[in-house]
Amino acid sequence: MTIIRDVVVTPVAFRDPPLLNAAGVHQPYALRSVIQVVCDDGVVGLGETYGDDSVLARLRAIAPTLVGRSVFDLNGIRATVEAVVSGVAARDPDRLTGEASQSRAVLSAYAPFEVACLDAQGKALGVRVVDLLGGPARDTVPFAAYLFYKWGGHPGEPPDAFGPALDPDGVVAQARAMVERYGFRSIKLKGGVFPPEQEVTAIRALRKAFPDHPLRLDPNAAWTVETSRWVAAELDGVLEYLEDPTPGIAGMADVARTTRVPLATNMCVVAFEHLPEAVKRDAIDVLLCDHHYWGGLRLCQALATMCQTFGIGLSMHSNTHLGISLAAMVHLAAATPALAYACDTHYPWTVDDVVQPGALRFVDGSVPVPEGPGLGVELDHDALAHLHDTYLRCGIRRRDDAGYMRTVRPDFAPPRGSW
Ligand SMILES: O=C([O-])C(=O)C[C@H](O)[C@@H](O)C(=O)[O-]
Repeated sequence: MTIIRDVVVTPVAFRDPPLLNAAGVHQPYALRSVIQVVCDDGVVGLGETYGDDSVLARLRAIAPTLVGRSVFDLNGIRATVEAVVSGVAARDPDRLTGEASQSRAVLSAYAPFEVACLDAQGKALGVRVVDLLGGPARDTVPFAAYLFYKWGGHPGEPPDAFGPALDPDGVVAQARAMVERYGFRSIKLKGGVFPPEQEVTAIRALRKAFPDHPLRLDPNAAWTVETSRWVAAELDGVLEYLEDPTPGIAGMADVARTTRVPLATNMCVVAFEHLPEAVKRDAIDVLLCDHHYWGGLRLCQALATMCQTFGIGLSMHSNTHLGISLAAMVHLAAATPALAYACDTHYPWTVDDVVQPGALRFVDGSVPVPEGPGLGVELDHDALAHLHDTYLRCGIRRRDDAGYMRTVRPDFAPPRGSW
């Protein structure tokens, strides 16, 4: 019954452009871990998650304990992950740094193994992951153009395809290039980088250039409640939603009380235990799920049901990622009717990949569900070896405490909350 014979965890590093956020600038390389669940019938399931040292240590501790289990035994696999993560925590509590609770550590450790097992299940049965998740509610998944203020290229490296974007004109030019190339029908700007007045001007410029595209602004909680209220008032009727203008559920609730602009989050509600307070305070209108830390594809579907129950809209968050994660995101969104907002993805910024080309493509800003069994993507073993070699050579091993890959440049590191 598709029994796991080996679990291979491979850390990779791949090129990442100098995207700016409230914490600084992306480093030249992003890290991910690629998981291969190798089964006795020749099936290999693929998963992908974060690649910094603490995550990697956890994945490597879990991998051998899954040998001998069926890929269909997801509850057993989850229990095994929980036992291992608890053991790791007991021996070395620092390994759980950054996780608010052990259960969140378990959920994020379990997620890539769940994806790999669902991929293996699908390959063994000859069906797609979307079919294992309840069947397609949509055949193609809309994504938003994810705009960033950015330098032209990392120092010493050639400029990337999208050039610099350091002012409203640059942002509009980037949006035009993205929309032209991929056909996106929604646009999100990562803010919190420049003074809010300038970011409001950028959104107005986007509105002028793209009168029909829903627009989102996300400063990663860089603003005070007062500033958030000011931005919301300025952009009332312009934004589809304002994402994480200010930190915390209480702060978001304060902003929500005075604006009609829908507020979204992937920062103040990041675990099931955060939902009751957010609902009680009426703090958010939209939640961005992310299977990497909400505990996999099936728990994101459970989350979707909860959001529906409480009248919260569902969108999808992303960090810099590769094609295995994009495929998982597409299957999840396709199988989840409540996930009605265009999803985030960093994929257009990604120039390297570990999956063979062809299965994942943008058509009019959407990604059709891959047709092959499982996730519908196949590993490119040469690319995996190359990006693993890059990992060994690039010297980057961890994200900072806020979860960002960054090199702080003082002039691009505004004091958080001072606006
Ligand atoms: O709020 C978000 O959408 C994110 O945190 C996504 C990424 O981490 C984004 O901020 C980035 O890549 O700089």
